[in-house]
Amino acid sequence: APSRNTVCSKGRVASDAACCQWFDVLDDIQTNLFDGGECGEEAHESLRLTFHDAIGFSNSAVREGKFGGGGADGSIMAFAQIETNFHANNGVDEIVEEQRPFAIKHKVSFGDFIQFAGAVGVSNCAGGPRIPFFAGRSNNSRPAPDLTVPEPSDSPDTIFARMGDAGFSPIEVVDLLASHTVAAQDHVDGSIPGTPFDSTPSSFDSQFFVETLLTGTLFPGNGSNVGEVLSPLAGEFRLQSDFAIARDSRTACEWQSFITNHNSMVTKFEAVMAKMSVLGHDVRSLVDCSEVIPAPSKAKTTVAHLPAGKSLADVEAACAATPFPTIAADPGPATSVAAVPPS
Ligand code: HEM
Ligand SMILES: [Ca+2]
Ligand SMILES: [Mn+2]
Repeated sequence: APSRNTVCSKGRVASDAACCQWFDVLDDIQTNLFDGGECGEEAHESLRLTFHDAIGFSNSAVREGKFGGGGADGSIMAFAQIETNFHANNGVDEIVEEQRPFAIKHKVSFGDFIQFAGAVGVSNCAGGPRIPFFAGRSNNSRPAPDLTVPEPSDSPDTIFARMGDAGFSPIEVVDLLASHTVAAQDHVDGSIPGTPFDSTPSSFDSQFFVETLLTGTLFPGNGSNVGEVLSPLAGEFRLQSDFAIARDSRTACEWQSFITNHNSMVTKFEAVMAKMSVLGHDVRSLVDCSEVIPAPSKAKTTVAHLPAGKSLADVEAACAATPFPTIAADPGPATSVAAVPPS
């Protein structure tokens, strides 16, 4: 096919003229939404929002001729007054309202903007993925029904059933949960906002998969909340769903495999995010503008470790097929995990 390469602003080259405007959106959000290209609170919330918009989709509803949500259609922004009141969407109203003016200013659809911002945000995380980006979603949507977004208090059976109805296998759920390596909670325990799920919330590394397998010893905040279980480190938060999926016989080996294979974790996350980002769309009706997504910086290290003060005896290995890998502990006394600062 003939090349349709087009030169856009600042000499950047796009595969299709329709992609040029996304370079300008990129410049704007890196400066004005992500605080100059950080993997901080807004990047984390933007990544979370890609999921909460897209997962409003149901294959069983499609088969029955009912409306089960339009997938990655921007409905969570268009109908924020409805969807952000769903219990599982607690807290997403903030990032929805922060993002909305950018989408309006650049005259792009809410569905496109949400997936773009999530892909750009996570590209700011060291060792992160470069998620493909497709543009051209319509700005017409209908509110998703409630109960499409999994809750941390849901069992693996319930989560796998819901995710299965949206087209994802249990293995793909694990792949998607690599997102929780750059993540913190604000609302499960509202008394400790910014409490991360691993010790390296700005780094897209395997620490989340290591640390979720350590024996839980403490609650970082005001005690047990719905959807919370004991965490292994002061200042770290553990979701019940992450705990259970890490140990479930259907998913434990995929979980453990990422501890020694950063490349596989990233590659599988890119693939499953590409799939999730176009839920509800025929990808042939969209334009591939993936070249606009920045290449993330390399990880400082791709060798997973145990936090200082822990040993292999603290690991609750759960993959029957493969022994837990021998990884070293950081030297020194036990430390606590710092919160992700608000911005
Ligand atoms: C499969 C079941 C999942 C459950 C039960 C779940 C649950 C949660 C909960 C309860 C929080 C904390 C929210 C808060 O209190 O502020 C959270 C944060 C987060 N989730 Fe998930 N999640 C799931 C899957 C996903 C997926 C598929 C993605 C993205 C692709 C994702 C990305 C994130 C991110 C990035 C954050 C951190 C937000 C921040 O730091 O501000 N999660 N998740
Ligand atoms: Ca991490
Ligand atoms: Mn947050």
